[in-house]
Amino acid sequence: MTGLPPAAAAPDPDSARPAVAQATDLVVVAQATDLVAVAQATDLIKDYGSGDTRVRALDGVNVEFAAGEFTAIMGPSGSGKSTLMHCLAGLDAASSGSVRIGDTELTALNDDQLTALRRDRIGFVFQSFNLVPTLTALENITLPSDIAGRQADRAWLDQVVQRLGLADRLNHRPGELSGGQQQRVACARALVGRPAILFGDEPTGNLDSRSSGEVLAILRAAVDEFGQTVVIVTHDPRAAACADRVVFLADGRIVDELRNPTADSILDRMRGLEESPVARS
Ligand SMILES: Nc1ncnc2c1ncn2[C@@H]1O[C@H](COP(=O)(O)OP(=O)(O)OP(=O)(O)O)[C@@H](O)[C@H]1O
Repeated sequence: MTGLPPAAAAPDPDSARPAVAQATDLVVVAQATDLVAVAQATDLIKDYGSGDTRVRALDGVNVEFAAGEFTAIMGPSGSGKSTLMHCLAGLDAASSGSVRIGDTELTALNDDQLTALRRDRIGFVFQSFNLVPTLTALENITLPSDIAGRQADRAWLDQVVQRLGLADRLNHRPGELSGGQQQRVACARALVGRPAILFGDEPTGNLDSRSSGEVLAILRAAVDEFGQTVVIVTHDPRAAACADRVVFLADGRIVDELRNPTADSILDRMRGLEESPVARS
C-alpha cells in the first residue's frame, strides 16, 4: 500500500492508471497478466415487455471482464448500460444468453442460489449509496456478513476502513456523513467481503467533483492494491478515464472499446456514437 494516492486525493487519470508492478503486488500482476475472465456475458439478450410494447434493451452482448482490471461501461442514454450491469450482477434476469461469474452460470441458479452468489461473490455500489439510515457506518459495512451469519475478517476490515479514511467515522449514522463519506462507506461494505467483482452503477453520479475524485481513487486503489476487479457504469468521461478499459454500448450492443483511455479520447468516441446511432440489422 505504498506509493499510492491517499484516499482523499482526486486521481490523475494518467498517473492513476494501473500496471503498478510493485513487488508486493505479485498476485495482482499475475491476475492482470493472465486476463482470467471474472465475469462474462455471451449472446446476452434482454427484452422488457412483449408484443408491440417490447423493448430490446440488450441485443446480443458479448463481453468479458478480466481479473484485476477496472472497466467503465459508457454509451448514450437508453443504450442498455444499467440493464447489462444488472444482468451481470444477477439483479435482473436475461431473456436469453449466458452470464458467468467465474465458473458459475447465473441462468442455471434458482433464487436462493442467486441471492447467495450476490451476497458472497458480488459487491455493488449504487448511485444513491443505499445505506441503512438507522445503522452506524460500521454496522452498514458489516451488514452483509452479519446477514450471512459470518464474522467479518477484522484485520481486512481494519485495512479497508483505514485505506478509505473512515476510521473516525465508524460510529456515525449515514445522516451524519457527507455524500462522499457515505459512498466511501458503501465502497467499504462492497470491498470488505472480498467479492470476485465489484459493480458500480453511476457510483459518482450524486457526488461533487472532490468526492467523486475520492471515490474514483478508492476504486482505482482497490484494483491496484487489493487486486479487485471493478466494473462501473458512468456518463462522466473523467470518471471513465480512471479505468483501464472503456466499453461502449449503443442500441443494446457493444460497439467499441478503448484501452488506456483519456477523457479526450472517450469524449471523441462518445460524440461519434451520439451523432451516428448504430442502426439495428
Ligand atoms: N423496467 C423496464 N421496463 C421497460 N423498459 C425498460 C426498463 N428498464 C429499462 N428499459 C428500457 O431499456 C432500454 C435500456 O435501458 P437502460 O436503463 O439499461 O439504459 P442506460 O444506458 O442505462 O440509460 P441511462 O444512461 O439513461 O441510465 C431503454 O430503452 C429503457 O427505456
